[in-house]
Amino acid sequence: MSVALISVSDKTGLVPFAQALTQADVTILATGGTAKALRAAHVAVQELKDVTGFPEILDGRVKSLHPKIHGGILWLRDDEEQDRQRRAFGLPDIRFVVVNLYPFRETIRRPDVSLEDAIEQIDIGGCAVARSAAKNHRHVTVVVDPKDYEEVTGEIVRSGETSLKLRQRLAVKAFGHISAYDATIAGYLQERFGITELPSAWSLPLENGQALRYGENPHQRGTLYGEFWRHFQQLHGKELSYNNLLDIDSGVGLLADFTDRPTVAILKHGIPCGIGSADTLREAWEKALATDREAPFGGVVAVNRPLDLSFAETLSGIFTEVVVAPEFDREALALLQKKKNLRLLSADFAQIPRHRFSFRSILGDSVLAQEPDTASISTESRQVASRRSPTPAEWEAMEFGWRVCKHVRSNAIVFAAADRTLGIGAGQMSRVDAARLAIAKAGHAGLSLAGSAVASDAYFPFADSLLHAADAGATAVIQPGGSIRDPEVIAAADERGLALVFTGRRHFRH
Ligand SMILES: NC(=O)c1ncn([C@@H]2O[C@H](COP(=O)(O)O)[C@@H](O)[C@H]2O)c1NC=O
Repeated sequence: MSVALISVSDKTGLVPFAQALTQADVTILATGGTAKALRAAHVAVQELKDVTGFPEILDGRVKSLHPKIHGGILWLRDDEEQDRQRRAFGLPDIRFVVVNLYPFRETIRRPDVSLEDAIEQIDIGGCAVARSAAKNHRHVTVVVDPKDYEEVTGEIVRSGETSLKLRQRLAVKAFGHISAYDATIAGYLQERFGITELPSAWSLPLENGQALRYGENPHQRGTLYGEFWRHFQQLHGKELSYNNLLDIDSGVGLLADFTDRPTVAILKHGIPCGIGSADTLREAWEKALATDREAPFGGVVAVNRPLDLSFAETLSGIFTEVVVAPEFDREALALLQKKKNLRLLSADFAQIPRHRFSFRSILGDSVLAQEPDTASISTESRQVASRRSPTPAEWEAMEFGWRVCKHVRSNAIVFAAADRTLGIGAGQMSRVDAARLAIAKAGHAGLSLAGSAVASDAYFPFADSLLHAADAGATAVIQPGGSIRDPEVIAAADERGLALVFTGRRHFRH
């Protein structure tokens, strides 16, 4: 008689699934809590201890970890010698293993969780039986997700058994699920133990895969994994695209460096088109938009304060794909929800984790990991390298530009005033071209660079970019410094009467 081993923490859908198995003449074998739930629903069930002769011990740390259980799953049904051993040791014929693991992730999300509580929620036996079943998928069906119950019972009802194809798919799913589970544990313990170095081997808990309409382009498939929807709530609009998600990430990352005043960032292709800060979002928007009135078409707008009606009215005039805000006033939401093609998202920005590692895949089979660039102006040194010290107004403009510069694709040059960007030159292969581009864009937008500050994400290798900036009207320059030609650059700044500040830290962004 074939047997189903059921051991589930999440008991969703358990009873009808077990009933369907029973109707198909499958005997149910379960661990304590699962057996209790089934008995309560009048489903016939045997406990593991009735088969193994060994009780659950150590407060459930050992329940299913028994050779009779693993032997009953793992024996090869078409191997005579293994069949002989099965009979000799009285192994059951476990054809189905239905498990879902201790809720480790949910446990560690509790703000007050102790290390001991978290450790008790590390599942051992459930992973082990799922692994055994997944390994022996030629003969055994493993189910780790209640969403698969229906498909399994459907096949059993139709043909009396599951197909090899389904068993293969479920085995792959089980191994992926267990490794994501283990990755969550490793990540949690790493953080809890304060281990900051990057491990030599690890895996990432990439779960909750949500298929996107497509990837970067319509001919590429794309999926979003992870915790995005724990942080964001979509209040309106179509499904987010792959590119929307990248822009949202850039926008929220940028605003993490602009918490002090109401600030608006407009982004396209992950690069800010304009940023403004003011007493109100509406004024901040005007400043951001003034930097570039063409690029924001179809862009992403991120704001760091509750979005009000006055701002919503201004925004209505421009085609925007996504607006992200900590929250939306009722009237603002009602107005913006009239736009069919606009997506509205809210998020508690402060709760979005930005301190863990960041990853980029390369070559299709390799991944680069690094600590995110969390350095900010507040933690960096600022050394005046020129003869002239910056005025207070120049300091403000430099600091604004420098904060933006970190979020602009390299090579990045940003002209700024104290509360706004004036010209952004992004993603150029030469720094001097980035400077020329920023100047040209400011000119195109009709903005004067007289008295502006210019920020450069890495040092000026030559004096040329600085001279272009001076010619355009900039009076203050902020950059990391550190070039062998720094003396030349400093001399040029002094000759033009510029204030030049070195931060000692570069902010490349590729
Ligand atoms: N220790 C074991 O041998 C063991 N075997 C199964 N479990 C887990 O126990 C849970 C079910 O327990 P219960 O049926 O008592 O509610 C499942 O999440 C299952 O993954 C175990 N618990 C933890 O490892």
